[in-house]
Amino acid sequence: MDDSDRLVSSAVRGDEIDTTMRPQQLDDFVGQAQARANLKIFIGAAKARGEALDHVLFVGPPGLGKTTLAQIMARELGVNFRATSGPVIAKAGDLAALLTNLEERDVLFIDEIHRLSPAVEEVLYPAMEDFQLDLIIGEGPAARSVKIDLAKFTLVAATTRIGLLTTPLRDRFGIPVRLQFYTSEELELIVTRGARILGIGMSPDGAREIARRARGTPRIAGRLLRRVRDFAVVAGQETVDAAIADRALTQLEVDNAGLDQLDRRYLNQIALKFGGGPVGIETIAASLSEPRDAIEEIVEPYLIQQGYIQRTPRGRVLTPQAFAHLGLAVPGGGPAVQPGLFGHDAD
Ligand SMILES: Nc1ncnc2c1ncn2[C@@H]1O[C@H](COP(=O)(O)OP(=O)(O)OP(=O)(O)O)[C@@H](O)[C@H]1O
Ligand SMILES: [Mg+2]
Repeated sequence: MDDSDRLVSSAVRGDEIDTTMRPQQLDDFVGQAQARANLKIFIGAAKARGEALDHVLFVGPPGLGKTTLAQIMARELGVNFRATSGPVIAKAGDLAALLTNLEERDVLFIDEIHRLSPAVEEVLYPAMEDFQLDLIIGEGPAARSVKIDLAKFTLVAATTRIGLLTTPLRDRFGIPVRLQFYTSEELELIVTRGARILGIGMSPDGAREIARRARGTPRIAGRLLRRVRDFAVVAGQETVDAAIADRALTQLEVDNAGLDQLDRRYLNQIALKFGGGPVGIETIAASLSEPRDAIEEIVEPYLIQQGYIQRTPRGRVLTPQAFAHLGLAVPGGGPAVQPGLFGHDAD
């Protein structure tokens, strides 16, 4: 799936990597109250002791603020921020070079850490645990292992897929933080603040309408805000209100519940082709011609959180709420899912 074509996709779009809306301090960061409160304590304690903060792992769907929080942490700790990502670190030597360049207490941010190669992970373990590099110098019988001491740094990692992390890697993070979808109220604050930063006139009901349809995700809220602004400009309207927001979002095929075309295609497939499920993820992916990963990472988390689908051991099942949203009758007339019938499966 070319995620960048999707209006409510939460992947970064080249033309929209926008740092202007990014909060700079923990206190400017809206939402994630529990994560923020905990981080504040851990950061304060690490600073008071003059030690590196324990390693932090951010887990959650795209666009919820993992990168933003990592940057904020480095700033609050008063240390350097070095960023890389799993797929970029091709060889163990690449990681070794990054690690040896860190200063005491620096933050090294590794995005998409679930995509590190096993050889690179091997280098990371002793680095995280003992702040040491184990390098093999030379080849064959002359090879010997050398240990190099590293600065005591903080690894801040982010992943959309905790289930793909190996257990030894996961266990080495002292501070796991799971990010949640944002409430409409929180997104309303983000939209209002964003409008102010971008110099857009915004009525409270306009902000509410955009927030309500932003799929619980700040990055989508920011993107919708810009598109709605374009509509307001063309309509010659100085202030965005609910009416123009609604018109713009409907035109952009973001429906009344904030679901986009792909969300609706996904729900429609399960409803019409598979009788509401249960149906396996591979089958759904094949029938939508979309990669399974993208469906699991981007489409499903929000639909699950909103109660449109359930994951069961036998596959995905549509809820009555989903049928209602699609304007379809529940097959057999009864509830599509009986509460408590299915256990939850893992990530
Ligand atoms: N709490 C927040 N308040 C205001 N804006 C936010 C907040 N969280 C995120 N944003 C904005 O949303 C956008 C996406 O945030 P960020 O890049 O940190 O997400 P992410 O979780 O790292 O996503 P990905 O997993 O795709 O890398 C940024 O432009 C950021 O400014
Ligand atoms: Mg990110």
